[in-house]
Amino acid sequence: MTTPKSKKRLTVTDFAKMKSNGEKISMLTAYDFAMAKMLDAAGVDMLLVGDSLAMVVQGHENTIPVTLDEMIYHGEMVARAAKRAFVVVDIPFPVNHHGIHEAVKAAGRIMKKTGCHAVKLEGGADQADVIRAMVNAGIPVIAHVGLRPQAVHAMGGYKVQRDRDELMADASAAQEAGAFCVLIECVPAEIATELSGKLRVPTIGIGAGAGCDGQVLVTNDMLGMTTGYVPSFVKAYANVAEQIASAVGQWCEEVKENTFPDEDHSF
Ligand SMILES: Nc1nc(=O)c2c([nH]1)NC[C@@H]1CN(c3ccc(C(=O)N[C@@H](CCC(=O)O)C(=O)O)cc3)CN21
Ligand SMILES: CC(C)C(=O)C(=O)O
Ligand SMILES: [Mg+2]
Repeated sequence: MTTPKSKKRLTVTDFAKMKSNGEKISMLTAYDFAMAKMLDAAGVDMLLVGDSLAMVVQGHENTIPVTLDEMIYHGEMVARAAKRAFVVVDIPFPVNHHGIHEAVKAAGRIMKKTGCHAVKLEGGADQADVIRAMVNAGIPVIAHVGLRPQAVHAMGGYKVQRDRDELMADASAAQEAGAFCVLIECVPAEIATELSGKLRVPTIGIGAGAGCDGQVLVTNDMLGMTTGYVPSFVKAYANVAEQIASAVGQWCEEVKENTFPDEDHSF
């Protein structure tokens, strides 16, 4: 168990230092105040208000339906809870493709309304101009390369991405455009390790092996509380769904038997 060394807010500078010191970065998704409070207190370095909330929270089939206003609504709750963690909000489909002007406007609205510390967008070389414009506006950006869930229909499903040259081109273009961090999704460990070695900025992997500078998972997956399909790269550190079923089952029984509430829980 590691506990946070300091309660001070982490910044982009800390993540650069962590890369040069070889200290791995921990990132988990958070979608609401209560969970964000617990993750922050447990010492998670970065909280991601991921557009995966479309699937995990809203029950959609993929991440395409979630809107900018909904991302802002969840971002507000998470940023309000985080004291130490650096908070990142995903730009939802297809807002970063609305042209540079609209994309920067949307990122600015996210920063202004939520109080988060950075935005993340899916894309690499194709998004270099958008990343550069956001960075020029003082908005820290994480570029998300490899498997891009917002392009699920174009990619023919959630598949491991193995085009080494394309991955390298995307990651370096994002870095040169000013991204302070590159997230790598569903890439063979060997390629992700090579990318992490070549980039100056830290990489954060999901389904990308142990050679990245940090790791991210969907919190509901690693806690064992995702009701649908869970990707094979996820390790379950708890079985919260089972604990909820058992606790709620017991409560229902006690209500039916009229043994809850007892005297201790009545006025
Ligand atoms: N609950 C949840 N967890 C996630 O990690 C996640 C989401 N939702 N929603 C948005 C994206 C979609 N993600 C996914 C979804 C499925 C696979 C998947 O099925 N991968 C296969 C590999 C397929 C292949 O061999 O090419 C696997 O076996 O895990 C991967 C990433 C990651 N993200
Ligand atoms: C899976 C992570 C990287 C993400 O982008 C999300 O949660 O939306
Ligand atoms: Mg996302």
